[in-house]
Amino acid sequence: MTSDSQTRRVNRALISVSDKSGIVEFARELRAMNVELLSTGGTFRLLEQNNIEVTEVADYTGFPEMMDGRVKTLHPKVHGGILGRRGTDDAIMAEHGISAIDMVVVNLYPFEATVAKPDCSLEDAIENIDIGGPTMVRAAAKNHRDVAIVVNASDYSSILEEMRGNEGSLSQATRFDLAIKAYEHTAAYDGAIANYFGRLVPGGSDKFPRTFNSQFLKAQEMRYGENPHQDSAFYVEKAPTEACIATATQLQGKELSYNNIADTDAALECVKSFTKPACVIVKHANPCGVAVSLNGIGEAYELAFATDPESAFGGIIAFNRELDAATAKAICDRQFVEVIIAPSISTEAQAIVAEKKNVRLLACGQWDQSQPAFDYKRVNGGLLIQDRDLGMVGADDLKVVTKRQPTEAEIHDLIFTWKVAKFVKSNAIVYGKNRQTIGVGAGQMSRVNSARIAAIKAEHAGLEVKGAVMASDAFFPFRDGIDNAAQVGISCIIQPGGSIRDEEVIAAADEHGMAMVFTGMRHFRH
Ligand SMILES: NC(=O)c1ncn([C@@H]2O[C@H](COP(=O)(O)O)[C@@H](O)[C@H]2O)c1NC=O
Repeated sequence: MTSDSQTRRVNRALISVSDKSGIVEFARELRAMNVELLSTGGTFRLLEQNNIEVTEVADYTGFPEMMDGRVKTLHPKVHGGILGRRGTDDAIMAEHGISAIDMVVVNLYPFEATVAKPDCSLEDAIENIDIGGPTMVRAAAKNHRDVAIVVNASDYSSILEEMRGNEGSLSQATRFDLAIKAYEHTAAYDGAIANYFGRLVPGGSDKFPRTFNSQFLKAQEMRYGENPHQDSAFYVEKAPTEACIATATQLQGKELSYNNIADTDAALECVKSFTKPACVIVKHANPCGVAVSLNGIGEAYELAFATDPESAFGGIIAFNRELDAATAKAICDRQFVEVIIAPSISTEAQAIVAEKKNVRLLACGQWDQSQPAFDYKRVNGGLLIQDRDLGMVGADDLKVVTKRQPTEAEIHDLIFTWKVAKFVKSNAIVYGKNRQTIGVGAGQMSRVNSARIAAIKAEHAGLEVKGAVMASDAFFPFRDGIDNAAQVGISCIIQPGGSIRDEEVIAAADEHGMAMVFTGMRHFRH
């Protein structure tokens, strides 16, 4: 970082913006502080129409804009004015009639918005690669010792405020900060260009470009990572497409930890699967209790908690409806909870949770899951990228493979447990009855062991397995999983099917008088 702590007066600014929002007001205020303005064609005309005194760049350089705007500002009188080191290059600047440009205000051709249009041609995409803009942005950022670079309209007001309070000057700290923002901006811009065209070259494909360029903004640094000896930070997408952990507002409580963020994400994404009032309690990334109740989230919470009260201790609780006072009170009276998250929190509920000042309370807003997105998983030396698992079957997609058909009540429970199983680490087995989980077996290396664990958990919680349904996130490789399920009282099974021993597995279900449906879609979660 530069050690120069000097402020610099802004005497001359070059303004060249594609997105012209707020630019007239900004330019007017700069003029009020006696800043001389230079501007490119479209921006120049807009400022002039608004009676703002401004010189067109073409008049200053003596060169017209040409080639449909491909060359506007690419001229030594512009770049010398931006890059010239005050105190070092003054003589050469004077010799060539170069005026110092102290501020550059630029936003770039809208490349991402252009290529997002379904009918965007290759020619449109190419013409929307801004060349002169990033060149000025990078030059001004490099010379931030003398020049301020402004790439975000959201910075206009704070810049004006600082200049007003400092006789038209900006501090070194502000110029440095603006310079780094500028490089973040050009990095993202070039990343988007590389991603777009990287799909069209050998090694690229429609979805996966040859190199993968993405930018995340730091939201917070945590005290530590998954374990205390690991440092960690939370980076978020620039513009998340739906309400999620990254966009949630923390209303109270201790700072979110690394594990809190990961577990809250798991709970929230699971509860999003349900349209009726639902509650998901997560412990160590797995749902340990889930329930849906037509009587509201209060009852859903009671039922979810009852699945596994032991594990729910210190858990993360997510709802898909506003947190109300009665539910908040039930939670706070009963258990130690790390995080509660819901689309919104009523004022009364907030007041109740406030009595437990460490509880992290988050409001995330209402979600819309219509946008496709990617999931990333880091492995040593690489990054795995896949579509987010937004797949889900409905009752009509279920293929009954046994002699016995499931009853209507069983179908409701099959879909319910299937939705839960999608969010349980593989191998996942979920027992459920009346839209309440009654046993969850997660993360075992064999499916039959996950089933045994689900049964143990149900027994431990004093919940009756007889008449419950069972979901398995992937097919049963052997009939033993079915035999065990029958032994504990499971009456109906949902699973993807597709094993080479499906016949044997179906025969086992028939032998036990069970109903079994195939989804044709599996939901591994590692
Ligand atoms: N070619 C150039 O020399 C050049 N100089 C500035 N621009 C861009 O032209 C746009 C503003 O143009 P106008 O003021 O004509 O509406 C800005 O997005 C700016 O980044 C240029 N355009 C593209 O490269």
